[in-house]
Amino acid sequence: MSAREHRAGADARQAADADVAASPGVDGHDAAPAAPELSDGELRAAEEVFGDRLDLARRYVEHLATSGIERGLIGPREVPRLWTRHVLNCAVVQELIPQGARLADVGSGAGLPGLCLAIARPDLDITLIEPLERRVIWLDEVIEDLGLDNVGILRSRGEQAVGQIDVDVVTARAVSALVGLVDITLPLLRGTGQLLALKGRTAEEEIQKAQKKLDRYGVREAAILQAGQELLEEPTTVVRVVL
Ligand SMILES: C[S@@+](CC[C@H](N)C(=O)[O-])C[C@H]1O[C@@H](n2cnc3c(N)ncnc32)[C@H](O)[C@@H]1O
Repeated sequence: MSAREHRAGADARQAADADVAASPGVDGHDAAPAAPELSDGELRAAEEVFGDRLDLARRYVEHLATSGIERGLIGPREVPRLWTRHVLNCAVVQELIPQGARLADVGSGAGLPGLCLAIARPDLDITLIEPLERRVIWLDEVIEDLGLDNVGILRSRGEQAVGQIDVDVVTARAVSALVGLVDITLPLLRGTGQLLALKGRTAEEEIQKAQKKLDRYGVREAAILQAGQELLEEPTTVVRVVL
């Protein structure tokens, strides 16, 4: 089934948004800050990664900095570092993904990394897997506004999405430590493909803690890679797990 077929419908937008009232910045007192300007270094990296789709990336960052904050998908303090720490940090992972791959981004939240990859790589067929309704509604609105036709949404936990999608690559950022993440993500690959887990300094330790489980899944490779080395002051650390 293609990503498009998983698009959350207009119904989702009208659905009750139970937890939004508890979100930071939605009580009417915190005005959403304006979208941050790109520094020279960020602009160079963004031009390289997004090419002629840079305007889409800018529009996505505007959504993050406005409705994304108003509706509690991202904290207001993240605004000055939306490009470097979030959007570029995620988008550079595109260099590790084969042409034309079918990809699921598990625990997409505000579309990190899934929407960044959908903007950077129109050749990919992407499904954002996210269980929380208010996040799904926001993601759907952003996809609609940007006119992206290579990405859809599946409202589900990763574990419950097995059998509903057929993918070559699974991505995840800030969803769970690797030892838990493998159970949420590897079954989606149905025996072949790769998990790209965006991680920080704990990558090595997380692999060690997950090693027995990785062996049980018959993992062929678990390696730490750096993405965006040529573009970012701080490249993105990725744990690649190959089945
Ligand atoms: C801390 S947020 C990270 C969001 C985004 N990936 C990022 O880097 O900003 C974790 C997200 O994972 C989702 N999540 C948690 N457990 C999940 C599961 N088992 N399957 C899919 N998504 C899950 C949550 O709803 C939330 O949106």
